[in-house]
Amino acid sequence: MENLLPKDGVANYYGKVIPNPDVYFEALLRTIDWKNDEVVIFGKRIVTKRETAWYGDKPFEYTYSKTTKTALPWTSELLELKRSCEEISGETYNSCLLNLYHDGSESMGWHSDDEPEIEKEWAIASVSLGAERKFSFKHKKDNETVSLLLENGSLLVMKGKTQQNWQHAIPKSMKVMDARINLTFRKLVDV
Ligand SMILES: O=C(O)CCC(=O)C(=O)O
Ligand SMILES: [Fe+2]
Repeated sequence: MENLLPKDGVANYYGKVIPNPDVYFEALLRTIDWKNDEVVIFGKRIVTKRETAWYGDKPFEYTYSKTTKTALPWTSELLELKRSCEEISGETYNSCLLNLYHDGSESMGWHSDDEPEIEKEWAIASVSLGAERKFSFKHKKDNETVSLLLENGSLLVMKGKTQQNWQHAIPKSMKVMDARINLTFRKLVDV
């Protein structure tokens, strides 16, 4: 499997490997407990249009952008998708953060998934459903960027030192009119 990153981390793009992505998209839209995300920007708490949800093996608490979420129990679709990701990537996961972008005006700013609750250097499996969106990596030291298109039903796996050395983002795109669901399966430290 080819590494998309030229240095300091590993990102493997498996392409469209999730069967029936449109069926999963519709099911997740209906069954997930979507909530508008709250983020703190320049000290101000704002409610995003983007919706999120947090699921896991246990009621794991996960804090990011100064808000704490408690994981809900898996749904059947999430467990199926988790198993597919584990099989394809050869790794295991115990939690999943979901994001729903209604159209290209909704985005995700530069960040690393390096919160202390996440098991360091463990793989993160990112499944994309619905509209195709550009995904970019930016190196923390020299700003080198690497971009790819995340297709409907695709899997991207980030591991190794990726979160320590690179940030990633979903930029806005006014051309995108359709919704996209992203699932990132993670391994939280289990104490
Ligand atoms: O929507 C995506 O592909 C990225 C989501 C992401 O980076 C995250 O949830 O941490
Ligand atoms: Fe992320």
